[in-house]
Amino acid sequence: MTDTKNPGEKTMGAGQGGQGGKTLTLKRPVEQGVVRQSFSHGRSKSVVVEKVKRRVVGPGDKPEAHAAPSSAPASAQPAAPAPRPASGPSGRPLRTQPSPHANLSSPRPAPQGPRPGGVVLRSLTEEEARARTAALQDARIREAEERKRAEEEARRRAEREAREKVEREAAEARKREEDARRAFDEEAKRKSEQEARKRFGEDAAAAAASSGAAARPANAGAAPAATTVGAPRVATPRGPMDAEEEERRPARRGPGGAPARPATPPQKPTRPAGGEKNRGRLTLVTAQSGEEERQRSVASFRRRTQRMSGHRQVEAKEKISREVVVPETISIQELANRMAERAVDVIRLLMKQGQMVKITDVIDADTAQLIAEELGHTVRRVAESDVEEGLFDTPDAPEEMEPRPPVVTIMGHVDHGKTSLLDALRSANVVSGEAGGITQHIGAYQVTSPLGGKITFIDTPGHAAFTAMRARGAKVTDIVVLVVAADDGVMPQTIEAINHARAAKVPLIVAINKIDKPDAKPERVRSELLQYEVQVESMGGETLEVEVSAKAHTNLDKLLELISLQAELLDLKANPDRAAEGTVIEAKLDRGRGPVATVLVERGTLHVGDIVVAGAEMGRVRALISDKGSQLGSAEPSMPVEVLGFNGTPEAGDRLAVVDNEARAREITDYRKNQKREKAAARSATVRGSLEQMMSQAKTAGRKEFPLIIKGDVSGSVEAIIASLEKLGTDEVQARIIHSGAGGVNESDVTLAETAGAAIIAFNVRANKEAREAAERAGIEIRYYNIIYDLVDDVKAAMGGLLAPVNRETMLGNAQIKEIFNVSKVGKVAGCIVTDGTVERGQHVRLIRDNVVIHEGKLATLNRFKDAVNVVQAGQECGMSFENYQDMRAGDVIECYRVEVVQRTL
Ligand SMILES: Nc1nc2c(ncn2[C@@H]2O[C@H](COP(=O)(O)OP(=O)(O)OP(=O)(O)O)[C@@H](O)[C@H]2O)c(=O)[nH]1
Repeated sequence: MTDTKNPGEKTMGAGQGGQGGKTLTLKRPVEQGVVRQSFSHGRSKSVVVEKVKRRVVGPGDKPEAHAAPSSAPASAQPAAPAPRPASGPSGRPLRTQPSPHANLSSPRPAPQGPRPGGVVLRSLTEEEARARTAALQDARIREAEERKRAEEEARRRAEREAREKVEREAAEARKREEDARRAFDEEAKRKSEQEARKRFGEDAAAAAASSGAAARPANAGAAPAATTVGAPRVATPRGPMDAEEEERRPARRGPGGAPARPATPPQKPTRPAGGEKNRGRLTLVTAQSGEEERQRSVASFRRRTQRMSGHRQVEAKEKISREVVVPETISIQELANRMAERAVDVIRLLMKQGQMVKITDVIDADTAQLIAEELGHTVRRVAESDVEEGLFDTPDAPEEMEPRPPVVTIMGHVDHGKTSLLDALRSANVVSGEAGGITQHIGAYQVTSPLGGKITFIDTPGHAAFTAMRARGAKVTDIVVLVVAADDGVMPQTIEAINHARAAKVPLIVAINKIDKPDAKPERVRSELLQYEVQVESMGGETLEVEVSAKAHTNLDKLLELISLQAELLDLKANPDRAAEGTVIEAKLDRGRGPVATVLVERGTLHVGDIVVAGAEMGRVRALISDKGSQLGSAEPSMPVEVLGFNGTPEAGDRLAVVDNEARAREITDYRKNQKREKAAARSATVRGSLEQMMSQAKTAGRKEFPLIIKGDVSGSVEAIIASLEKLGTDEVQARIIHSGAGGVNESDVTLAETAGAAIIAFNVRANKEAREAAERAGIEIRYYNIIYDLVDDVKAAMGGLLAPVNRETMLGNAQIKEIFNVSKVGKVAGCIVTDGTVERGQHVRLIRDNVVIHEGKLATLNRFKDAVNVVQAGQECGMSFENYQDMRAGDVIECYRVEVVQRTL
């Protein structure tokens, strides 16, 4: 009874002339299919379903609508199953109305007449008709529901089949992949074991060969798995999480689902013997692609090999032994740098030894040596002074040298006109058209030579300053101009100046000054100089000379020309393209600008922003100011400039150097400060210890010291004061300068004075309020001066007070003993005659016998003719008795003298 034709296809039965001669068969339109019923717990069952198409007649349908079914002969109709009595709306069974179910499963009974429907309808009562209509509607709804249900069922079945197919394929793919993975794991394990054996030197060649051979089949085996699993992976609508879940929990899959994995849990891949690291997270990609997994492993293996060989290189690097220069103290950072090690490693080592340090901490040389040796380096210990190594006087290549202006110092005897000459040269130069005009006193200045080029003059005349600078290692002067007054000739300080210049191997130019004076005798000066081995040109020598008048501005240009000529002979050169070096000519503490140092650049070029060191002070150059008062960006060799930016005031004569960084600057200044402190401590320390020291102590035991603190406006003047005061010293008393410096008197000066019992001398500076109050409290006197001579005189007087007073004898007269008398109650009395001078009562006497002093004492009584008198003149006779002395004899000479206690001065 099944029909494979489409429901819409019609087959006509025979005898239907009107239908084109086609065979007329009576077939029910049947739909047939297999429905898979699902039950709980995953059970399912296939059921064959047939569906018979039903004719639906609505209440509004015309009788013609029934024509087609009614055209089928009634005889051909199979026996329909007995119609189920239909229930009317009232619940009462309908008599002739076939049930809607009957309509579905079998055709309705054929009508008897040509319009059977009409007949039936006509025979129906109204109530029956209504019931019928309702039944028909009911049947239609049910039919629609049925159809829908069948369609739904078919769709679900198709989906399920598709899913089952996909699952089946996926399961197969997984199985293949699982096999491939297991094979690969086995391979990896074997490989790593071989690798481990190879690493430990066991049969390296054999292991390598087998490893290579083993890797190839693994690759080949994995390839098809990867290709087959590609398609289902795309088609499967599951998310990666599902797959992952599935991978992790295969046992949880229900029996209804296709078992994707074997019932037994998959064998866990064993780890390789070599302790191989985790080979990454299991993701969908890694789970499904054995190839990717394999590639990653190979890559990671390569990386690991590289890492291992890299470590070996690092180890080799660490073994580079360096010679580490270790000063007396060094910071952790610096030590690490010098060893080319990490500072953390140094800190770790120190921590192991129980020392908690920071990177900036400073350790001593012993500790530094321990660390360096621990890290496999050798150590070269150097003295602290080595921090200055390479700071100055590093040689320059000859081709880098360029001509530079000469630096000139003027020397001569007091009042021979040094200052006047300097002023004259400067002002004349300004008048002669120097751009800028106003010059300021910065301790040095430049003038333009008539021959072109510049000449630098150091404006601190006097050989004392010159020598003070030389004593500090500064050799700034190229040429010395020796000023000799034509009216005065060579004087002691002229000779000193000649000696100083000669010691410094600096050529002289003699300037015979004051030639405007009527009593000027320049020729005498020339010949006097010969005595001191200074042979001027006009006397056939080599020393340049010029007659000048500072007052009348005579021959000043000639002097400048001579200087230029001398400079040419000297061939003065310096490399301007290097870090600057120079010398501090003057330094002071300026109220507004802070510490200001006049620096003469000797080599290189000093720039604004450079980090400089001078003496125990450092700083970053904030500004450079020329002698004309203009701001400069840089200063070239032989140029005097005021340098602003120092942290403290350096001292005149300090050498200045530009350093690379602040750390280096600090290292140098710290070292120098230490040195300074040590020197000061050594100066004030009491001498003790060795025998020699004890002897020298005994020698100087009687020497008195006059402690002083000297503060001045500029370091040059302070130095001058110190030099003058040191000259005042004698074997008995000596000025001891506890502290000196440029700047005002501050509280710390007062504290120092209090502890040392020193006096404070302020030259051209004042004490601040705190210092004044502190001095008042401590009872310290601060003496202010603005003239050096007054200062020196006062100190001289004060120091004189420390000298022990002396007894000065004044001879009064002599007497000769003629006779000795014994007087009761008085004792022996000498009868004398005063031979010269006078004899006075109460004065000192000496008893001289045969030119030998046998007694010194005082006269007890002096009488003349029994009367006591005060004075006895020469030629008169008198009686004398001595205090506590009786052994006089006739013929002895009595010397009478007066003793005065006199306070000595220096
Ligand atoms: N007639 C005359 N007098 C001069 C000349 N040069 C300097 N004087 C005078 O000499 C005196 C001393 O001059 P200074 O320039 O102070 O001499 P100085 O060598 O610097 O003296 P100190 O600073 O004390 O060492 C002053 O009174 C000047 O006026 C000159 O060329 N002719």
